[in-house]
Formats: sequence, structure tokens, C-alpha cells
Amino acid sequence: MTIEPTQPMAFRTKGLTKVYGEGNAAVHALRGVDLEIPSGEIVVLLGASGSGKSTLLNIIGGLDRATEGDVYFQSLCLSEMSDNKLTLYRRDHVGFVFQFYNLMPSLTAYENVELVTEIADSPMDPKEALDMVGLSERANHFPAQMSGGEQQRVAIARAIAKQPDVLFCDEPTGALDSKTGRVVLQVLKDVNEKLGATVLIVTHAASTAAMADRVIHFADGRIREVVKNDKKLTPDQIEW
Ligand SMILES: Nc1ncnc2c1ncn2[C@@H]1O[C@H](COP(=O)(O)OP(=O)(O)OP(=O)(O)O)[C@@H](O)[C@H]1O
Repeated sequence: MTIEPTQPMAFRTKGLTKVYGEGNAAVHALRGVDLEIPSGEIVVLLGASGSGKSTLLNIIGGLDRATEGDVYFQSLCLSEMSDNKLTLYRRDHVGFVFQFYNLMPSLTAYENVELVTEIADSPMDPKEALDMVGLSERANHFPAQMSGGEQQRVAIARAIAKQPDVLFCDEPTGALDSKTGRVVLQVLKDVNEKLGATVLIVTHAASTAAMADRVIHFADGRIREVVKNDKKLTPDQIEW
């Protein structure tokens, strides 16, 4: 993998291993992952189902812990942090976007975003976050009144409202058709460019790799290959 010597790192992992369960029932989800993710890039993680992508995302996102090995966010060693510190790491630095939006059905788009801005250190105004995803006019709508793509954009607004350093997206277009999926990918690209956030996208959709700075191919709990894209496509140029 080519990394410029001056490029600051968002993440570094060393010998990351994750085993779920024990004995005969043990599942080796990660088998020694050494990885470097430069700050400010869009990185796409590709791999077959069960290859360990979500496990890696959950560990570097501070939602889960490795069985062995180290993971650094900038100069912070996540693997040595107490649970409280890990919670603060997630609160202050990280935004998550999942396949199934996870919005509160009884709250409007604005209120769903506001939930996060109330506890963040230096949040955006919820209106500004909704504006960034092109949904200012839908601020007072409830999730059930919005399409899947719109709900996903509210979920992205919620994730970016705290101005995270990193945005983790697990199958963000998995439930969307190609047209809506492209709109969501364009929003992620805007977030990367306008907020400078590092964006990590886990997906089955190999075509998404064309918009990434760096593509990590995963197989059987290991990195098989890392490819740097010299030329990136825009989301509307991506073949679906
Ligand atoms: N909580 C868990 N308990 C036991 N095994 C688990 C758990 N979570 C994941 N696994 C197993 O770990 C392996 C890696 O799973 P993971 O979800 O990380 O893969 P993935 O590449 O993200 O797959 P997908 O693309 O289907 O989401 C799989 O064999 C999975 O069954």
C-alpha cells in the first residue's frame, strides 16, 4: 500500500484478531489485520459475506473490542482504553450510519438530529446538518413520511451533526435502489469534502469502490489487497 510519509493517519491496527465464542464453536472473524487508514480519505472495505468487514468496523469504531492486537485512532490506543474512555471516543470523534437507518419513529427529522446535537461538544445546528444532506424542507417530517433514501440522509445528518472526525458506514446503500443509492453516496462524498471527515464504507457493492481514495479487499478475516485509486469516479458515474 502506498502512503505518503507526511500523510497523518486516522487509524492504525497491528495484529488485530477477533475470535467469537470458544472451543469448537470459536469463529475467527479477524486473523491478524495490519492496516493504515490516512485521515481525510474515503475508504471502501469490500469482501464476501462473513469475511470480517463489520467486525473490523465495529472494533475501530469503538463498539467492540479485539481479542488480540492494537488499534490506534490518531495517537489514542483504543485497545487500552477503559469502557468510559471508549464511550467518550465514540461520542466525540465517530459517527455511524447503518443499512437500516435506525431513526426514532416518533421523532421528526429535525428531532432525530437534535438528539445527538444535545450531547455533543461542538455540534452543528440540526438545520445545518439537514441542509448538508439536502433535506431542510423535510425537517418536520416523521420517518414514516419519508422514502428510504431520505431516511438514510436523515441518518447521515444525525451522524455528521456532531462534526465527527470519522464517519463509519455499514452497507449505507444496501436497502436502496441505484438512483437513491447514488444520492446517498454523493452526500457521503460531500461530507468528506466539506467537513474533512474520513469516511469508511463497508459494502458488498463492488462498484462503490470506484469513488474511494483507497479500497481494502477483505477475505477470510484478512486483508487480501489494498488498492489506491489514482482516478476516482463521482457517484453519478458509478455503474450500479
Ligand atoms: N456476535 C457474533 N458472535 C459470533 N460470531 C459472529 C458474531 N459477529 C460476527 N460473527 C461471525 O464472524 C464472522 C465475520 O462476520 P462479519 O459480520 O464481520 O462479516 P462481514 O464481512 O461484515 O459480513 P456481511 O457482509 O455478511 O455483513 C462471520 O463468520 C460471522 O458469522
